[in-house]
Parts: sequence; structure tokens; C-alpha cells
Amino acid sequence: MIELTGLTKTFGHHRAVDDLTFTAPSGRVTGFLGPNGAGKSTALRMVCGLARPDAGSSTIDGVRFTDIPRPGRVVGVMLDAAAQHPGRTGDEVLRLAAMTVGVPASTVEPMLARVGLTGAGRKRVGQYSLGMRQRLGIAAALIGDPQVLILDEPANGLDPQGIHWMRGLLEDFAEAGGTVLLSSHLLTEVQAIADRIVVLHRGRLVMEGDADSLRGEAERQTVEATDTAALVAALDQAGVTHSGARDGLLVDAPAQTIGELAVAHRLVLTRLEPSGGDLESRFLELTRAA
Ligand SMILES: Nc1ncnc2c1ncn2[C@@H]1O[C@H](COP(=O)(O)OP(=O)(O)OP(=O)(O)O)[C@@H](O)[C@H]1O
Repeated sequence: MIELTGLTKTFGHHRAVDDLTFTAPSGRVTGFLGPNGAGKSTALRMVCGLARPDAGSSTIDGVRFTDIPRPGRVVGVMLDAAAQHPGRTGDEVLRLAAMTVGVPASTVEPMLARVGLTGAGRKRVGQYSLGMRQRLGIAAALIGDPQVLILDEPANGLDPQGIHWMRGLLEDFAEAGGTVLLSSHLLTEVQAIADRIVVLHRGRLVMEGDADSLRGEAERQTVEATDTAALVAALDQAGVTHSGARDGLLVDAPAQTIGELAVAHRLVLTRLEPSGGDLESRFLELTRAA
């Protein structure tokens, strides 16, 4: 489990991370989402002991990163996949990583296979695509067989198959009890990979919860009926709150409740769909409101 408590970092007059508190539990893939410049990288760097917080603290399984005796065996970190030396081969990058965390070189070949880079180990990183570098970065993070993974923008440069692959890999990791915290500035990416989402805006937390709750699907529907006035009367009578939208009523109730009301009042519904379908606008709404 990764825990951030009141984490704060100021550069000059700019507060990049502002009293940030959230948890990335074990067994889950937590997506750390926010527009460019929201402070994600700064927060992750503090969690990994690479930047000093001005206030607050963070722990990994209850211990500060800098106090973990062999961090490479506990936490796999990928903060910048593009930072790998372009003149080294993939094989060399992983051998060095293996040596650094104290695992045998025999782990390199199977790890290349695990991230889908079999056969690419002898190529220089400079010849890798961005997606291949991401895979290599993830391999380096995994080489010490850690229980926790911290990945900054790992899906950057991955094609849809690559994103699907990463989802599977991280899901398996979490299912085995691991903790994953990954950042992204793209909602679609986070949605495709993470099952828990933390949203950051201007250094502040604006939402933390299950991926579904960001959608708000369960609670709010867009509803249309042949007789709108009768629908409004039925909702009012049942005490269900609603608001008018240009195209349909926004009703604060699960779809089943609305369906049951429609049956009871002999209403013909012409539309009943989750209002959070447009996730991008929900995300924009959250970040704008902050
Ligand atoms: N070393 C630094 N010195 C001064 N300002 C910095 C430093 N590092 C980050 N910042 C500023 O802090 C803010 C947050 O940056 P950060 O890189 O953490 O955001 P981010 O959410 O990771 O964005 P991106 O996805 O673009 O990397 C930005 O305004 C950035 O310019």
C-alpha cells in the first residue's frame, strides 16, 4: 500500500503539490490522473524519495521510501522511460537493473519475454519505438520482483494493443496482491488500465474513488419519455431529484429505479442511459471546478 499524507511541494511561489492525501491500496491498480502540470510527477518523485516534501509524508507498506533497506526489491519504479541510454541494448539495460537490485542476470531473458520484447534485447534502445521503451522501462521496474509498482505515464506511446497488454500485466500484478500506482494525463488511458482513480488538479486532490464512481453511472441517468410532464410528476412523487437537460432529464437514480417507476406509472420511456457516458466532460468538469 502507498500512503500520501498532506504531501506538499513548492517551487518558488508555485505550489506544485498542495496538501495531497490519498492511498493506493494493495491488490488494486490506482490511476493518478491530472492535466499536464497538475503535479503528478512531482508527487511521484516525492514518494520515491527523489524530491523532498516541504510538508507531509509518504510511505510504502508503512515505511518511507528512503528507509527501505533494499528498495529495488520492494518497489519497482519507472519515472521516465525516455531516460534510458540510447547506446545501450535492451539486454544491457536490464542486466544493469538486475545488478543494481541484486538479482541474477538469468532473470533478464524471461523478463524480456514477459514484456513482449523477445528478440529485441540485442537492439540498441536508440532504435526502440517509444512503446518499446515503455515496455523496457516496465521490465526494469519489475526485475527485482517488487510488491509495489510506481509508473509515471507508462502508457505514453503505447498503441491500443499495448495498452491492452499493460492492463493484463498490471491486473495480474495486483491480483497477486501487488500495489500499482500509475500516472497519466489521459482519462481514456487511466480508464483502460486502472480500477481506482485519483484525480489531481493544480496540485490538489479533486477526486479519489473507484473508476466507476468517476463515471457516476450508477446514480445518474439521462431519461426521455413520450410524456415528459407525467415522468416529472412520477419522479417528484417518488422523491427522486432531477434536473432538466437540453436533451432529456438528468435523473439522480439507478436505471432500475427509473424503469420500475415507469412501469408503475405506465410511462413509455424513449431513452434511459447513464449520464456519465461522456467521461471526458466529467473529468473536465472536475478539474475546472477545482
Ligand atoms: N524542479 C522544478 N522547478 C520548478 N518548477 C517545477 C519543477 N518541477 C516541476 N515544476 C512545476 O511544478 C508543476 C507540476 O509539475 P509536474 O511535472 O509535477 O506535473 P505533471 O502533472 O507531472 O505534468 P506532466 O504530465 O506535464 O509531467 C508545473 O507547473 C511545473 O512547471
